[in-house]
Amino acid sequence: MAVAPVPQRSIAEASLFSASPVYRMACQQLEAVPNIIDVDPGIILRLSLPKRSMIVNIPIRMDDGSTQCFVGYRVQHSLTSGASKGGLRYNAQVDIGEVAALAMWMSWKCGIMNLPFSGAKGGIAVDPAKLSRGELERLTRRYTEEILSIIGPRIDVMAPDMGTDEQTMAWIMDTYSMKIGYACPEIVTGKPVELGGCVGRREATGRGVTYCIIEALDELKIPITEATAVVQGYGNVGSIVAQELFQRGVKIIALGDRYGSIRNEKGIDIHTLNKYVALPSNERKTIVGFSEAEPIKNEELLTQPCTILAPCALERVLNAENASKVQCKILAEGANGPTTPEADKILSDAGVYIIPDILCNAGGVTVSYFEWVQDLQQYFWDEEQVNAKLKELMLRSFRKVRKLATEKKVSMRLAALSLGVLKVATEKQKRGLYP
Ligand SMILES: NC(=O)C1=CN([C@@H]2O[C@H](COP(=O)(O)OP(=O)(O)OC[C@H]3O[C@@H](n4cnc5c(N)ncnc54)[C@H](O)[C@@H]3O)[C@@H](O)[C@H]2O)C=CC1
Ligand SMILES: O=C(O)CCC(=O)C(=O)O
Repeated sequence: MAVAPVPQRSIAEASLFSASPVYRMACQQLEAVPNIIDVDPGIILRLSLPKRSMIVNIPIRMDDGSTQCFVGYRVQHSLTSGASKGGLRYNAQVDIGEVAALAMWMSWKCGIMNLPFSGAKGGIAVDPAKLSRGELERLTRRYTEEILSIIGPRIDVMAPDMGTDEQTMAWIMDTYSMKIGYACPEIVTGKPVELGGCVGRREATGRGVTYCIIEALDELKIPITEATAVVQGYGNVGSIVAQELFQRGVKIIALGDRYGSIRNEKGIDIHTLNKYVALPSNERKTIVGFSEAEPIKNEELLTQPCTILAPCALERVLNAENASKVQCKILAEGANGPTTPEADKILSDAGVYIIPDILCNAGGVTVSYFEWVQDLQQYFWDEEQVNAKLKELMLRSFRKVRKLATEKKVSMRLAALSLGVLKVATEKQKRGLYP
């Protein structure tokens, strides 16, 4: 009896990652790169899937005495360029495909910035706002123990991402240090300064985004004090972008977080807003309820007319449904993957100046690199040195990407991806391909 032929599928399609639209989006971006640079198709095939991935079950005792299990992930896209590097995300929706996409983007980001790291990312499917501090500590420590065999200061170094912070990194550092028997600050970055953290790391991603925005404004000949901005997300990245732009005279006209969005066409005073967010009575630390702005619907936020739109929260918030309604001149991607390929095309065709995520938000991992170097050397820099070096590296990479985009007549996204992939591919090639 004749057997029906098995349809040919790419490795990416066949993998468990491909259920995630975020992962498919990362693969779609990678597929466009060979149009711009000459790269061995075998390397592209290899890079379309991570080197290794770990899924762990994390049982913890809850405050009420019950046991709950959470699913955790750590994906190392590559180890070619050095230890793998990338954040740890706590979010109820996180899955293996999303983490794999974020790990792949970390590889390109480290490549563009010329850092001696490969890409990785981690996640736990949990809403951190629903856990007590004690439960979060137990979750973090148990996760660290479960992935112990694949992390290390020369193997894989975590950092904060959505839903995690300096305290999370401190618990990881402590758990790892107890296991090996001595203090090992270089196992994570983005930890408290008192434990070997780097001054300016908390602000680094938002500052890097701001440097990119200023370059774009310069090129478009828009005076900074005539610019308006809308920022989605008011966490580590979004709040600093808003603050840095506000301090330079940009009018912040609308903001949003997971609880809602606010607008004031005359401009929101970020210093006053930050005092409101920090109030002990504002338990969710939300911008919602700020009396000097009016509430607007979340779906209205991204379509406000403005000079600068900075999505600094989730992936795929700009998509085929809303992209044609977006009314900004500059799109500064503080978040990872906020724009779907369909939206990217619509916005590019409309002439929006798009600063792609893997360049725009690379300030965080850059200062993480500074932190790792300082921890290894046990020699610490001051904030002025950190900020000056961050600015120098961000501007150098921005201009390199811009130059390639102009030369090849392609988008900054494709230019940035090409530079990132080229760095990894060249290293793979020089080390020698598979025996
Ligand atoms: N923390 C870092 O150093 C870096 C973060 N990123 C990326 O930036 C983005 C934000 O990360 P962080 O600021 O660190 O996270 P965070 O946890 O500090 O803040 C996230 C913010 O997004 C808001 N948010 C969540 N769901 C939302 C929704 N449905 N609509 C509107 N707002 C929503 C939250 O309320 C919060 O204000 C993520 O894409 C992350 O991967 C990128 C590079 C570095
Ligand atoms: O600081 C780091 O190591 C990684 C930051 C991160 O997760 C990111 O850039 O998406």
